[in-house]
Amino acid sequence: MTSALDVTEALDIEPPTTELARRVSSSLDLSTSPNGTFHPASWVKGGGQLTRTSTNKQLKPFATEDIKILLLENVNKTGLDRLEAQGYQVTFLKTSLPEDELIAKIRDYHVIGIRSKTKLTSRVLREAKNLIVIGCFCIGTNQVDTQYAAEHGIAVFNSPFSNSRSVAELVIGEIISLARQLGDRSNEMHRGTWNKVSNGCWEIRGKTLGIIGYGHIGSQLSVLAEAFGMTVVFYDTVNLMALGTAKQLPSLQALLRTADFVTCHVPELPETKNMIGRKEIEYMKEGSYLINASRGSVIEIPALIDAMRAGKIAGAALDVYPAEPGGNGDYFTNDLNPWAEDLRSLKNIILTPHIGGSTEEAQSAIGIEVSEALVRYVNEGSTLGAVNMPEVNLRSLTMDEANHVRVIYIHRNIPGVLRGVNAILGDHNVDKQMTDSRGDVAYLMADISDVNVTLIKDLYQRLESLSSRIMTRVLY
Ligand SMILES: NC(=O)c1ccc[n+]([C@@H]2O[C@H](COP(=O)([O-])OP(=O)(O)OC[C@H]3O[C@@H](n4cnc5c(N)ncnc54)[C@H](O)[C@@H]3O)[C@@H](O)[C@H]2O)c1
Ligand SMILES: O=C(O)[C@H](O)COP(=O)(O)O
Repeated sequence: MTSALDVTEALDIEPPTTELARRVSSSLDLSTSPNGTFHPASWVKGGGQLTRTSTNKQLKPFATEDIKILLLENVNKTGLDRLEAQGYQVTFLKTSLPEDELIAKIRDYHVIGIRSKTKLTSRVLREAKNLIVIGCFCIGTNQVDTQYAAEHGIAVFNSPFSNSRSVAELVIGEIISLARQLGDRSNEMHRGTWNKVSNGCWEIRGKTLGIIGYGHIGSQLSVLAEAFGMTVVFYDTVNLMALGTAKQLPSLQALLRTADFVTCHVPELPETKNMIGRKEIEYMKEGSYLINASRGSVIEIPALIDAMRAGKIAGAALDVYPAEPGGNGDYFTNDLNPWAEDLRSLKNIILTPHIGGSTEEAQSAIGIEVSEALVRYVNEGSTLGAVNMPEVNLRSLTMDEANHVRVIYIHRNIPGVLRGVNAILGDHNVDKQMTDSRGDVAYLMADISDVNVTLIKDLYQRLESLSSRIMTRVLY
């Protein structure tokens, strides 16, 4: 049985960028690696860690303690604990980092975990020479250039629905609060004013809720709203099964003309930018309400301010903003948001600091889900649940398969690649193999048995020399 340590010693190794690289890369020609860089987690074998776990006969892959992870934005402890339990080196920060600081730091890490504030642009990712995977510990992935990441062999994972219920509950709370002007009454009491009024205050029973975007959050909200006696209509670009007695409407305009409460639950996309602007507000009913807990780009805030001043919109709740800070502290400065003072001066508007998914339940579940996806990807190469790669998975290797390697070949999706790859793999005993593509990127995973150091090196170098290669990883 060969361990990564044996591999390291058997190879004559080059200058490393990290401890792991130092131990495993000395005989590799770094010039053949993606972008001229070496991905240290990409071809380590065994790491002297071929131990049985207590519950199953899975092999522990390479030297996991050499994997470096940067966790930003106060990711939940459930995630941190799972990553540390693998032996990975985890750097944990409570805030996000500005672009220049991130660029200076990211090159040292194989894995980064973020939430909605950290912008992983192509400019940042270009510097991420060792990065193999990104974990978004949230739903949205608009903060990441997922296409650029895929084209550079970096997988991206998120948590597609662990905070959906939390957002839906927040919106229910906001609908009632706006209908009863709770924010204003509470503020008045805080200032010592008793102002008992019923004028302009309503029950929500019998009112119509218009949901824009009937995905995980929109559909969950639909069920809750009907339980309160609301009529639900929704607009979505996709034809979807309506839950309960909700009804899908054919256009956004139809929804805006019908709803007493309009709430946005669409992703940030070019098509959803300023989706609710002056024209759309014109369509809305007199005295209706507008809620946004999706992304700050979806509602044109100056148009909302004017409509509230004119009395067209009777109340609004905003959880998200065009510019949001990386950590807690002063926010509503004119520097970040030129309309901040105007917004604060309005009546019956609830302003929250992007807390839709911020509950103990959601954050704990997200921590578990995303960290487990990261572990599966780093240790076993599984892309199940990735948002920018085809989904490819093979069962875990067992202790009885200690002389196997798992080869992962991420490549450009162009004709003839499999012929070239199989010509290389075909010299070995391929136990199982799976390949799939998504857009321009394809992902191949194969388990090869009866390997030794020379074979591994040969395999790796031949795959790396193919012109279709984005990234090669050899695990176990
Ligand atoms: N405030 C928060 O803390 C918080 C928490 C979670 C999610 N979010 C945001 O909410 C968004 C929605 O979350 P989700 O889990 O329901 O997403 P989802 O992907 O399950 O649903 C989004 C829905 O919007 C629809 N859609 C896309 N473009 C559209 C368009 N132009 N017009 C109409 N419908 C369109 C899609 O077809 C889909 O059904 C996320 O993308 C995220 O940005 C915010
Ligand atoms: O995309 C999401 O899940 C929400 O916007 C929540 O983001 P957060 O984790 O940064 O609060």
